[in-house]
Amino acid sequence: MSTKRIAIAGLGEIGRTVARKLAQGLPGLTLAAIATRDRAKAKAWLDREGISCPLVSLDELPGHADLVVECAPAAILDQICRPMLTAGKQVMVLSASALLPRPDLVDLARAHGGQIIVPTGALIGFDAVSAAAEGTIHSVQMMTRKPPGGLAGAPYLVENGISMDGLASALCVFKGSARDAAAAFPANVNVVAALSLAGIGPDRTTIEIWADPAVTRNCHQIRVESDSASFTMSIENIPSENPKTGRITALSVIAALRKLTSALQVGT
Ligand SMILES: NC(=O)C1=CN([C@@H]2O[C@H](COP(=O)(O)OP(=O)(O)OC[C@H]3O[C@@H](n4cnc5c(N)ncnc54)[C@H](O)[C@@H]3O)[C@@H](O)[C@H]2O)C=CC1
Ligand SMILES: O=C([O-])CC(=O)C(=O)O
Repeated sequence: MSTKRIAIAGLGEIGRTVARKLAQGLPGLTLAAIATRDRAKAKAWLDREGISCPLVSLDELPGHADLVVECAPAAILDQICRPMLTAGKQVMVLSASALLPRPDLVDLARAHGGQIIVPTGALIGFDAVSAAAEGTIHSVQMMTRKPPGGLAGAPYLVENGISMDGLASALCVFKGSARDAAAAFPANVNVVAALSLAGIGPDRTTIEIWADPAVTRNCHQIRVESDSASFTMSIENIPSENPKTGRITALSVIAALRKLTSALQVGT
């Protein structure tokens, strides 16, 4: 059986977990390359883990891989996607917030026979949302509640002088569309960007974002009304070492990678 070559762009919280799993072995998949900002640091980590893998630049990725897992800062989405998609290859995009204002990347994939895959990531239920979207969805509403440290430093908070320091009670810091939320909190609510792409798009999907000192997890609640079903889903994510990123995110990537070659696929 031929193997699919997987590369990782960004060796942070998600990238390290995915690299470790690929190195341990996923059926039909190989860890083919890693692109990272700090090669010396990456090399030291790979040596400690006993993983052997070429470290390459972003523009070398198409020569090494059939699919790149993008788990890097949102600002370099284009540098990762453009060469891969132009080469007719696949990119699994985690920085979903950065994808919303870039429909041209989807056009590029279409033009060259490439593909952008957005995994469920830190969220839940894209199977039901995309099934409902085959009918008519009336509304998708989301509420996110995070510990203040999971939101600190977001551009919207900085620009509006909203401090997370010493917050004593829950504070609603944002209410609006998924599109506006993704621009305001690009590293904090990729989840709503991805949800909007699964359902009724970034302008009709709405979100409230709360900073809540009483919670220790990244909590998301979703309410969908459609002509086939109404459903409510919620997830309480244990933050990883990166407080903005839930532990389940990397596991979602691994599950999505596993599905690429598995003989039995379960779920939409
Ligand atoms: N879709 C989803 O459900 C979720 C998406 N995310 C997003 O996924 C992305 C990755 O998240 P984490 O792994 O937690 O972030 P992280 O900050 O732990 O890791 C990002 C890594 O990218 C590296 N990097 C920086 N510049 C680079 C360059 N020019 N080339 C290659 N690598 C570079 C950094 O050194 C760092 O190691 C972020 O954009 C984050 O917002 C995070 C959680 C959930
Ligand atoms: O969407 C994100 O960027 C991360 C998030 O909310 C989570 O991990 O729960």
